[in-house]
Amino acid sequence: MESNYATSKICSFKNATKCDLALEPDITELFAKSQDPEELRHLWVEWHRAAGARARDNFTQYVQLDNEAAKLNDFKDVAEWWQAEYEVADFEAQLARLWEDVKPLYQQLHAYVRRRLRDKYGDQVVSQKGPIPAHLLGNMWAQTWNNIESFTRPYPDKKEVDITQAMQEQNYTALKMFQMSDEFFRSLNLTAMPEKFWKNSIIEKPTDREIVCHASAWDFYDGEDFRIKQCTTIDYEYFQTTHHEMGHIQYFLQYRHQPVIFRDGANPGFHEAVGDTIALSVSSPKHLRRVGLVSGDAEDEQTEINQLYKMGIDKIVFLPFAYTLDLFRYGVFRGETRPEDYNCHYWQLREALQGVEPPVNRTEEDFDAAAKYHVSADVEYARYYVSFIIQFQFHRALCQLAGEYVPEDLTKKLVDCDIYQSVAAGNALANMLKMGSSRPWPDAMEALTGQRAMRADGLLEYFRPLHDWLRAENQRTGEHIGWEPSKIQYCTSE
Ligand SMILES: CC(=O)N[C@@H](CC(=O)O)C(=O)NC[C@H](CC1(C(=O)N[C@@H](Cc2ccc(O)cc2)C(=O)O)CCCC1)C(=O)O
Ligand SMILES: [Zn+2]
Repeated sequence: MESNYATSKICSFKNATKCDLALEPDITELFAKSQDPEELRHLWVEWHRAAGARARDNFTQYVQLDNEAAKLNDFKDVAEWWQAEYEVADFEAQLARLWEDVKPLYQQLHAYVRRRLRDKYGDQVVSQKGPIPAHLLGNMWAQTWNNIESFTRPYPDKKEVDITQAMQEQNYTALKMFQMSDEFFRSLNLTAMPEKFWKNSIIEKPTDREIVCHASAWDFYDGEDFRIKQCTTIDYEYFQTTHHEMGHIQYFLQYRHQPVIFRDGANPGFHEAVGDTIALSVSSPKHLRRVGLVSGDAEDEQTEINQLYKMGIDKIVFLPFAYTLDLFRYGVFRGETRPEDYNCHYWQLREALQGVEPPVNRTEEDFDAAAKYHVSADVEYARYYVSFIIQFQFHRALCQLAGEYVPEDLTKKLVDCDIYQSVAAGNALANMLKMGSSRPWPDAMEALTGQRAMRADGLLEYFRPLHDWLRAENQRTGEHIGWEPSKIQYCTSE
């Protein structure tokens, strides 16, 4: 399944004889830039056929084999095996409670984006009250909507902040992005990338062979060999990804003295949150001005709403997507979702939680879940849902330690916090990372944040001004909040 995913190619919409389009960078770039619903529909349908439907039989077999492996490890099924990593009895209930906390904010954002897409594409393409067609959101899986920011942001007359353009104008290279990320970590008194990292990593797509381009960070468990493999393109998204992968490497470095059994994240979500937490500082207007990627004056109210919107269509919209991916697979591993129901149950969950619908009718000849890397590559995904919650708890704690955030002080807001060069913040982070998986994760969480649980309060505090603005704006335009059932057929009648 993984090699099928890595080598899948599709034909161009504009030129039916050009059939060598790979996901990275070709389809990804086309999907990010195209504003033609017909071209987007073509790319969506063709990718889901090549990488999704084609993996259905292998996936069905993999479920059987992986459940057998789970039983041999004394688990009931793979769902229980995956959840054991979080060491709490009520993990699924905690995920559900976190979703209840964030859902009102998501529904406001969803309603606003649906209106802006309807303004652009018309109400024959985007309905007033239904789900949003998944192919119009700038990302093959509609997991982050950052690529539609340019024509949906709240205050369009405010200066466009196009980091990608600035990076390309300033002749950024993949190496420069890695060196900047390394320098940020060093500014926090964290560990520099070792010599072998620079020698052994692959940071650009090779021209002489096919590799799995999906970015990855590797610990060779010898205390000195740590590597990243990614097909870097010079754009803002890969600037974020570079920090994400470097976050994994920094965690590897911080716990490299632990016994091997403890060289892991406190839980899988912790490992995913390190790099993204640093990236929250890097993506702040203050930091982007510091490194010269954004010019011009400080924030005013409207610019701040635009900035929070840009962060929200990346971070808030990701949560229901991540939640869906593993709720679907828990049902599959438990046998509640049979192969003949795979696609129907997948889309029922995506419509119910994310409020999106496929661009065309689906049948059980399709298998859209596998068109997402982690499903084809057997990688658990709840780790990212956890990460997108706890990274705001980490960010708030680090910002307070850096003197960058003071509750109730409007001159020290969370959205404009940049912990760059704060040794106090870096030392606290290092102390938590050094634990690895040697302590239960509530101990690690408490060491850094003073809290012993995953809570949405950090995220909700960060986005509160946006939530208030969205409620007022949706009220002003009389937007329907939530979505009515989709008219697209994706469950062939039972
Ligand atoms: C040996 C091994 O497997 N190592 C693990 C790390 C470890 O376990 O030590 C590893 O390298 N996993 C690869 C995976 C890659 C990426 C990913 O898949 N991201 C998710 C979700 C997401 C999206 C936006 C975002 O800002 C953060 C996350 C997606 O793209 O859907 C691609 C882009 C970013 C991270 C990763 O780094 O997590
Ligand atoms: Zn990761």
